[in-house]
Amino acid sequence: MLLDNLGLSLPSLAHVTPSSLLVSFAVLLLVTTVAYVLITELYRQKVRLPTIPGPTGYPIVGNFYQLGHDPAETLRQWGKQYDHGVFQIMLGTMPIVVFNSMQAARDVFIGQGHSLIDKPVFYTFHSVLSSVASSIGTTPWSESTKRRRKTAMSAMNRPGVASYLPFIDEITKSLISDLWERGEGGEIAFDPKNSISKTVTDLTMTVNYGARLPPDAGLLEEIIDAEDELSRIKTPLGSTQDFIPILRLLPFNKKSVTARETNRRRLAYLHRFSREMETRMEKGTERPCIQVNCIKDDEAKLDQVDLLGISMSMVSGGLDTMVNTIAWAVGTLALRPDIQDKAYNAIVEAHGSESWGNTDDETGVPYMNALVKECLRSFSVLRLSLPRAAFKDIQYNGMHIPKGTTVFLNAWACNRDEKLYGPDADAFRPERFLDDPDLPHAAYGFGTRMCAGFHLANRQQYIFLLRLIWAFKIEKSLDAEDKGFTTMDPLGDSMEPWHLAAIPPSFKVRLIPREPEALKNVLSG
Ligand code: HEM
Repeated sequence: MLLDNLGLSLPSLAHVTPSSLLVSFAVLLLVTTVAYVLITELYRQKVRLPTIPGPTGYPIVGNFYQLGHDPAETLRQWGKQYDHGVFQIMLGTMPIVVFNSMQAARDVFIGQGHSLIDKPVFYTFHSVLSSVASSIGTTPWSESTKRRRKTAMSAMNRPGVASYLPFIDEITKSLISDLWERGEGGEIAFDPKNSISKTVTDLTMTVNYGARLPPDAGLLEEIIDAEDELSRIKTPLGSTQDFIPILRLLPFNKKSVTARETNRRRLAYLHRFSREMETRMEKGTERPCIQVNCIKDDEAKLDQVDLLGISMSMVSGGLDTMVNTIAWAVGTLALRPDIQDKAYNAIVEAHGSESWGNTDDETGVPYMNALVKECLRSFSVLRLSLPRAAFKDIQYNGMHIPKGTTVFLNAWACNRDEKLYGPDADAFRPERFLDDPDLPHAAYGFGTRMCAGFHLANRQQYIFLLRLIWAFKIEKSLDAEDKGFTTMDPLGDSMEPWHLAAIPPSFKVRLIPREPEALKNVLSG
C-alpha cells in the first residue's frame, strides 16, 4: 500500500536495473559534489578578509597546496609583493593573516600585544589529541592559561633558572663525555644528533621534575619518539583535515588514530614522573625544579590539570627547539673553523685554557652570546612560530584583522629581513649581534605569548655551545662516504620543511679534544 502510494509498486521496481541504479548514484554524487564545492566556495569568498590582500587560491583547498615544499620560504617570497609584508592566505576556508616583516611584526605583536594574546583552536590537536590538558603555547587565552603562563614564567625567570644550573652542569658534562667517547678522542667521525637529542630530553625532564631520568631501557627513546609525533600533529600546517573538514569523515582516519594513541603514550610518562616527584616531595628529598617551584608558588593555586599543562609545555617547548638549534649549530661550526677560532679565543680570554668557567657566568663571553643569538636567528627552528588568534579587532595600516582571525608570525622571513639585517641577512655572522647588542630576532616570537622559556633556553644553549667549543675542535668528516656534507644551509638543507621545527640534515663530524688533560680535569671536577 505504502509503496503504491509512493508510486513504487513492485512491477515498477522490477524495471530498476543495476545500470540505472549506477547512473542515479553517479548523478546524485555529481549534484552533491557540485553543491558542496559551490557552498564552500561561497563561504570561502564570504570569510575572506576584505581589507587584506593575498592570493585567492582554489575552491575547497584555498592556498594549501600552493605552499609547496617549504611553506615558510614560500610565504616569505609571497610577502615581498605586499606592503609591510602582511597578507592573507586561505587554508581551506580559513583566512590566515601572515606577518613577514620585522617592522610589521613588532608593530602589531608588541605594539598591540594584548590584541594577539589568543591562540586558535585546531581540530586534530585540540579536539582529538588534547583530551585532558594542553600545553600553554597551544591553549586559547583564559584565566587558567593566564595562571599557568604566569607561574611557568616565574619558575623560569633568572633566579629560577639559576637554581637549575647544577642540573645543566651535570648533564652537559655527560654530553661532552659521551661525545668524547663516541668519537674515540677524534679518531672516528660520527653524527652527534642522537647524543644531542638524548641529552636535551634528559635535561628537559630533569629541569622540569627535579631528578635524572630513570635508566629504564627504552624510556628515553619512547619520550623522544612520542614527542616527535606530537610536534608533527602540532605543526600548524600538518593536518589537512583541520582546514578541509570533509576529510574528517573518511572512515579510517589515520591522523586521528595516531593523535589519540600519542596522547595516551605521553600521559603515561608524564603521570609517572609526576607521581615520582610527589613521592620525593612527601619525603622532603625534592630538588629545585620547574614543577616544584610551581607547586610551591602560593599565589598561583594550580590544580592537577594546570600542572599537567605546564609539564606538557616544558617538555614539548624545550625538545624540538633546543635539539634542532644545537644540531644546526654543530653542523655549521664544523664548516666554519673561523667562527670556532673566534669563539675559542674569546672563551680562553675569559676563562683560560684550563677551565670552561662556571655555569652562573652569564655574560662572561660576549662572543658566545652573539653566537647563540645568531644561531637562533639564522636557523629559526620554529619557522612559523606558534599560531596566534586575534583576541580583539586589530587595525594596521588600513588593514582590519577581525577578532578570532588566525595569525601567523613568519619568524623565518622576519629573521631574514634585509631592512633590519642588511644585504648579508642570509649569511651566518655572529658579529652582527656584537656590533648591535640590541638587535632583535624573532626566534622566540614577540609580545604577550612569546616563548616563556627563553631565559632557560638562552642559558642552556650558551653553556652547551661554550663547553663544546672549549672542549673540541669540530671538523667535518673527510671520509669518502660522508663527502655530501658540504653545506649546512637552513634554506636549502632543511629536512621536512613542513615539520613544526626545522630539522638539519644528517652530518658527521670529528671532535678533536683541544686540551685532553684539561678536559679530563673539568669532567671529573
Ligand atoms: C631554541 C629554543 C627555543 C625556541 C626557538 C623557542 C621558541 C618558541 C616560540 C616561537 C614560541 C611561540 C611564541 C609566540 O607565540 O609568539 C614558544 C612558546 C613557548 N615556549 Fe619556547 N622556544 C625554545 C625553548 C623553550 C624552552 C627550553 C622552554 C621550556 C622548557 C620553552 C617553553 C615555551 C612555552 C611554555 C611557550 C608557550 C608560551 C605561551 O604561549 O604563552 N621554550 N617558544
